[in-house]
Amino acid sequence: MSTYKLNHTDSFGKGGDANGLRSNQENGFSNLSSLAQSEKAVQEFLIQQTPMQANDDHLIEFSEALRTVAKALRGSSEGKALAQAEAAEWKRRYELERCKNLELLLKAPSNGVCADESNSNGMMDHSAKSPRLHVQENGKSGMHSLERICAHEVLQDCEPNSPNGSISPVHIMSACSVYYIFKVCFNVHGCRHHLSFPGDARGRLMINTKKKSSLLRAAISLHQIAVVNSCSVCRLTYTTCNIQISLTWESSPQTVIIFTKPNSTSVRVLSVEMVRWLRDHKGLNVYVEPRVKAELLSESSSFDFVQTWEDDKEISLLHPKVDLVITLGGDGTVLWAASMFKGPVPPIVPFSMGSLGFMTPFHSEQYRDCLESVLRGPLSITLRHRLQCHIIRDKARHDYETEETMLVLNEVTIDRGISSYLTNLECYCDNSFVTCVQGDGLILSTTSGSTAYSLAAGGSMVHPQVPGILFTPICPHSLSFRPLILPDHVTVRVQVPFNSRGSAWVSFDGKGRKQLEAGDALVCSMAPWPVSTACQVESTHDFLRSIHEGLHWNQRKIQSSDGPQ
Ligand SMILES: NC(=O)c1ccc[n+]([C@@H]2O[C@H](COP(=O)([O-])OP(=O)(O)OC[C@H]3O[C@@H](n4cnc5c(N)ncnc54)[C@H](O)[C@@H]3O)[C@@H](O)[C@H]2O)c1
Ligand SMILES: Nc1ncnc2c1ncn2[C@@H]1O[C@H](COP(=O)(O)OP(=O)(O)OP(=O)(O)O)[C@@H](O)[C@H]1O
Repeated sequence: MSTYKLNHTDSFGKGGDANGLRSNQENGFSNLSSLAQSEKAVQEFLIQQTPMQANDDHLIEFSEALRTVAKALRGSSEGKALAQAEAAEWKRRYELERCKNLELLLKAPSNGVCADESNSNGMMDHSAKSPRLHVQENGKSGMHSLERICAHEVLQDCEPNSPNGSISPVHIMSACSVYYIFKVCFNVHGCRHHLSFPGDARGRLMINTKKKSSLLRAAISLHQIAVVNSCSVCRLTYTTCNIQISLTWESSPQTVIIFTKPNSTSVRVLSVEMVRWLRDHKGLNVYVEPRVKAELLSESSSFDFVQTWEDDKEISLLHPKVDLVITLGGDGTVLWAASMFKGPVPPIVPFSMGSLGFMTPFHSEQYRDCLESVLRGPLSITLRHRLQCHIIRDKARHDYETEETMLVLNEVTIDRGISSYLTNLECYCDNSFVTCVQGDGLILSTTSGSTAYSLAAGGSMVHPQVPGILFTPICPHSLSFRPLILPDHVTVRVQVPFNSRGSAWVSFDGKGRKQLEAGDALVCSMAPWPVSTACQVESTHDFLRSIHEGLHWNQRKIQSSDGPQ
């Protein structure tokens, strides 16, 4: 064989260089053009052979082998180059998205009642104007954690009676869950100070360390706020799990919206009664859906005080005016109400008028007592995270955000729709390849949605205040595909590969199905605007009660004590 190699070096040399081909081989054929030349050289060489030479089996075998290797390596180099280009493209989009979210969060106060309170430091003067509502952290304040991307400041608790006597614990109080203004209260040199920062109510404060006020610097120097690192925008992550959050009204609530399950007589009867009571006994402005207003007016023309909106776009303008949302129905009505708010969501008081009720802890029979207590405040809430999802079409892959961003409270599902083929979905987490889903589909669920479709597909039940994204396959055709729980800061991308046999379908909280063609992708990350739902007792109690009563979780007769000791 070596003889042939030597003998035919010159022939290869004609089409480029055979030694070059060999050295390329050794170097992993990184240069695609030399590979193409080498392949061409092999072909030219074969054409030029005399019949006598062509009969030389060894030579043919050798040439074929080289050609195959060259082809394979070219294929792999091309594939790698493509994959790298694609990864770079997705990284670019991810960074764009992240910057956009960051900007949105920094602009957050301008959406809310506290817009005019901002000063040049991006902080708000607490004394200027109080939001109508603020969140108070009741529980242990010891759980702080750093956010992955740029969490550089940590609030530290100090002993109330610390040696210098001037430092009291830092409390994160605030905000109005509606507008997410976080208020930090602390004592410096014996004086109590209140500072407000824009935040995203996932527990993250936005603090611009380059524009620190002297007060903030003092707090930092007194170790009430510790600067771990310095960058232009810093966030503080305050994990809300295990901490009960409550809302306190700073001024009386004025306006409520009621969402009701359609086509239900009991709901209709209750809504008539409740609207009247809210107006006559509580003096509140009441908004209802256009359908419900028509129903009320058909009952009596005296309901003309009830307000409504013309189309769903108008409701997005209503949120700054609305203090409270009431839902009459099941979990689906809570999902419906939340879906009406594409940004901040006023706190929801959900009355149970369905068969289950994981998010609806209040009994409709006791609505008066319950609403009295809510309107008086403070009220315990469960802060439920939402996912923001957008579809990137392959056809429009160079446009950013080609379709409207969807917010889901339960989950986004990518399934095979009416197709009888397996789905083939490539999944990436922050651009790292996760897996390829071959089965009926995939559920990306919030922890609130963990008791819904994800549970039915074998996912774990997770306390709704645990921040995370559940990655749950639907009927995977593999024995080892266990569900995952990813942290809340990741961006998940699910793509239908070009070689997929069929398309896939996406649905958002079980609604609004959209088709994903080959090359299209769904990008999903935690949304900045969570949904706060009122608790009957408190978050953990309500969660455990819902899985006990709703699912009969782990119900078993207690084993009798008379048996082997
Ligand atoms: N196989 C399944 O379990 C399955 C299939 C499709 C959709 N779903 C769920 O239905 C939801 C839409 O609800 P809908 O009321 O509009 O449709 P729906 O009227 O079809 O009701 C679906 C059921 O899911 C329950 N549900 C909804 N959210 C829940 C939650 N967070 N925890 C526990 N149970 C919950 C509802 O109470 C209802 O009983 C979707 O978000 C999805 O999670 C479940
Ligand atoms: N205000 C509304 N307008 C339009 N559709 C609504 C509204 N409220 C609820 N729905 C839809 O009606 C369906 C049923 O609602 P919901 O889940 O609240 O009642 P349910 O099915 O009786 O309760 P459960 O799920 O507990 O048995 C859901 O798909 C939901 O999206």
